[in-house]
Amino acid sequence: MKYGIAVKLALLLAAVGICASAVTGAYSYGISRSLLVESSQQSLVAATQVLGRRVDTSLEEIARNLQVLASHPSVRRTLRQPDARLNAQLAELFELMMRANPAYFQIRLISAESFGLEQVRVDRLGPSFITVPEADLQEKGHFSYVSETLQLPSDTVYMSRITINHERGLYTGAERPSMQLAMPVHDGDGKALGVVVINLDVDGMFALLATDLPLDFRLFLANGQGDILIHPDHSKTFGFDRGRRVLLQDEFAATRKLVTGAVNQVVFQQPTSDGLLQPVVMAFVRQPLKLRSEEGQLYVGLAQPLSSVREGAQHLGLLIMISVLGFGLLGLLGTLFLARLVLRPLRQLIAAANLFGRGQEIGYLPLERQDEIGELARSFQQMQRQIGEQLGSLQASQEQLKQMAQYDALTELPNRRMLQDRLDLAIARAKRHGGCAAVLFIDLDNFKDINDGWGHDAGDAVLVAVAQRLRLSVRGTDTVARLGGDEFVVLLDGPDTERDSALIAGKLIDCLAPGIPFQGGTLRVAASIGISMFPQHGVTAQQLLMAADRAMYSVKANGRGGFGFALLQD
Ligand SMILES: Nc1nc2c(ncn2[C@@H]2O[C@H](COP(=O)(O)OP(=O)(O)OP(=O)(O)O)[C@@H](O)[C@H]2O)c(=O)[nH]1
Repeated sequence: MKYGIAVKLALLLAAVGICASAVTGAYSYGISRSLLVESSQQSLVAATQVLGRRVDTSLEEIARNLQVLASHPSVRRTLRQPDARLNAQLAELFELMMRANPAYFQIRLISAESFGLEQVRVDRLGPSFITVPEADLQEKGHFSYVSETLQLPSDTVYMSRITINHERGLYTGAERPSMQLAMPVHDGDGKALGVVVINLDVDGMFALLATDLPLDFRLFLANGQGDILIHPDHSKTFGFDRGRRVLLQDEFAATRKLVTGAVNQVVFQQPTSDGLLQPVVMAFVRQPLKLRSEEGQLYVGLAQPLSSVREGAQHLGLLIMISVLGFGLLGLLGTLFLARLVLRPLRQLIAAANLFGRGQEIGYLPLERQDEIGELARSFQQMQRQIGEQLGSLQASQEQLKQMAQYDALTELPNRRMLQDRLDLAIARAKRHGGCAAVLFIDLDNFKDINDGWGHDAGDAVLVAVAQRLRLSVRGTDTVARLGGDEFVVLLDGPDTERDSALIAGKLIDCLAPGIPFQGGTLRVAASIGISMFPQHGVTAQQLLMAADRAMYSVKANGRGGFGFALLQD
């Protein structure tokens, strides 16, 4: 029994349990994974919305800074009457403001006179700032951020489109994505004296806005027409500047309904393509701008690698797998223990059956149980009882058969076969010890007459009585046997002389003399006895019986009712 039922049952139950928990685990993993992905997508949308609002807020903050500068008394004064000292003060103010706002490329005060001549201009130059000398100041009246701003009412902000800045003479920001925000400066009569302009580093501003986002997030920006302005792949940005527009709705088909105005936000998964190094989840929102601007609105987008979105799900999957395996192992041990417990009475039954098979005491059986095991134990006990009874009757039959094989049924004396054995034994003993043995062959005289005269029952009664008398007349160590019919043999164990045998023969003849009572009458019987002795009349059972038989016939021939010895020549 290599693997018992307990192990097989435990393995089966554990396999079923593990399969069930694996299916449950896989199902819950699938659901949790899609929930996690969905929740990550919602979070990404929320982060994109926050970023969009930050853009708008940042632009409003720039507008407030412009308002501060445009309403500064020195600005109005120096525009009316250019003053080098005031210009220097304003340059300091511009520099201070640029220090506080790292995304400002430059701040300028431009006069409405002299074709929009720059009056004060501070440029960022690496980590420091430069106040552009008077000789390098330029006329900017032909730029729309000057001409259009001069037309605006007080405290109104002009916001240019986001473009690549091709202006000449810039210390920083040349050929970089930028936009200009400007505000007119009016005198007391409402006449426009000039404009204050902030040149904004668009990439820098978005980099600042996105500083607290995770490192693997990627930022996207498109203008109101969908032209891509910020993209990890720079070849896709400002396509219109190179004469070939690259539109958001063409790059990411899912954003079409956003650009057409059907929805305000979209979230979708994007496979590796279009400058993206790995599959991502992308969210785009439409961000209307509060400031009056040529753009009107912007499209802000964020991309998060799908792998980081799924990271949580993978962790969850690993946890589920470990749980399934761990609990499966525990389940296996538990079921193994339970199976052994359940099968213990079965093993007791097996042990009992083995003991029974070896003929030993079977010991305890779980007879008191009310379940199938108890039923089996009771059946086993009943079977054991029946087998015991059958064995008993078999033994009795065997005994009976043995009796029939060795004894005469009528007189219960040993039969011819048993006599043969006893005679062989007596001869062997006599040979070994140098002793003697005598065979007395007895045949009743005229027995036929009793049968004929009194009936067969009377004959039987005579045979039984003769047997009894013969037995009582010899020693317990001697054998009295019936050969059949009215023939008996008495085997005398170790008479020393023929005289002893003759004495016993006479005793036997005498014991038959008294009448045998039968049905109110008396039956009389006599016998003739032939005697042979070992070793003088024969050395085998056959020889001794034949010699005694012949001696008995001699007696019969000589008138019956006596005994005679076998002849030595025999
Ligand atoms: N009742 C009875 N009779 C038996 C049994 N066996 C044999 N007999 C009878 O015993 C008689 C034996 O007769 P025999 O030995 O031939 O002759 P006998 O009448 O004894 O005469 P002798 O031997 O010459 O003295 C026969 O009639 C048998 O039928 C038995 O078991 N019961």
